[in-house]
Amino acid sequence: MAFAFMKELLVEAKRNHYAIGQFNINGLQWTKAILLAAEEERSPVIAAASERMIDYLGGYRTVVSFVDSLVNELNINVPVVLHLDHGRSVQSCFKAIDAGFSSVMIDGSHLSIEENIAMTKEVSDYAVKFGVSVEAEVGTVGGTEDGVTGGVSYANVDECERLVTEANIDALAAALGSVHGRYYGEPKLGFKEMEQISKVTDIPLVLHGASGIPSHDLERAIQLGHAKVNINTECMIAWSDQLRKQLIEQPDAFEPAILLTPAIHAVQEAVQQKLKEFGSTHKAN
Ligand SMILES: O=C(O)C[C@@H](O)[C@H](O)C(=O)COP(=O)(O)O
Ligand SMILES: [Zn+2]
Repeated sequence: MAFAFMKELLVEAKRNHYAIGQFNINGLQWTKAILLAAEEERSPVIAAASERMIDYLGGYRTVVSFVDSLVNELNINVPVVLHLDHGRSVQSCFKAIDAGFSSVMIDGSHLSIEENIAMTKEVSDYAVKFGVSVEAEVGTVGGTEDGVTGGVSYANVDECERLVTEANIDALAAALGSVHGRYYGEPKLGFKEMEQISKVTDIPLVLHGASGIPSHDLERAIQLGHAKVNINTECMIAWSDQLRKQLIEQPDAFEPAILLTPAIHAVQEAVQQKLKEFGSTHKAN
């Protein structure tokens, strides 16, 4: 098994002003769509399992096995990172690392900065022994997470600096106005704060809640230091719209492969479109 190291990919992306896409895994066929899209675009890719989805997906080791098998069976030659998204505890990150994930996010953004740093440091001290990359978060991305809906709270510059220097992380998710799920109205990203945080921390930034952000804002965020951009909602909308269409157009169909294949193709198309937007196409060579 050889999942790629996220840190190296992000540093290279930041230096050359493009971003690596993180796409969330919602099943085996979904993973196939992500991998085929990346291979088609010759782009590095981050396949991510959110901790909230781990049981649904069959557990950490199951995720590692099926992503690894698909990479081999489909002859995927572009770099593929397997990432734990929104890890909720130190123990979950350890489990992901032990199972073979090559990158983890420890999300202590709801805690005090002291608690967030302590928790993140525990994860990075362990991760470094295995060459696993670590992402951490400051501030609050708006929207719904684990059934809890909350508003946006901007990342504080000093807290970002402290988390980076004291917890030795590889990528920083600094919440600056983005929202998980659908946007109702125009996204208002804090570009001034983004520039400041990028300068002060000097590490690759991660944009959560990137579905629905217009291309020109995404482009600006990438130019200001975002080297990882997370997409889940746009793929889920592409999938569910296509599935609804199939159910209406083929009322007598009942075979999963017949009903689901067009929906999975829609996910692949959505991922390819995003990789183009992020500028990572042909960056795997
Ligand atoms: O849905 C999840 O569990 C993962 C997302 O939170 C992911 O990290 C993300 O930021 C995707 O954003 P979205 O596509 O704009 O909802
Ligand atoms: Zn997120």
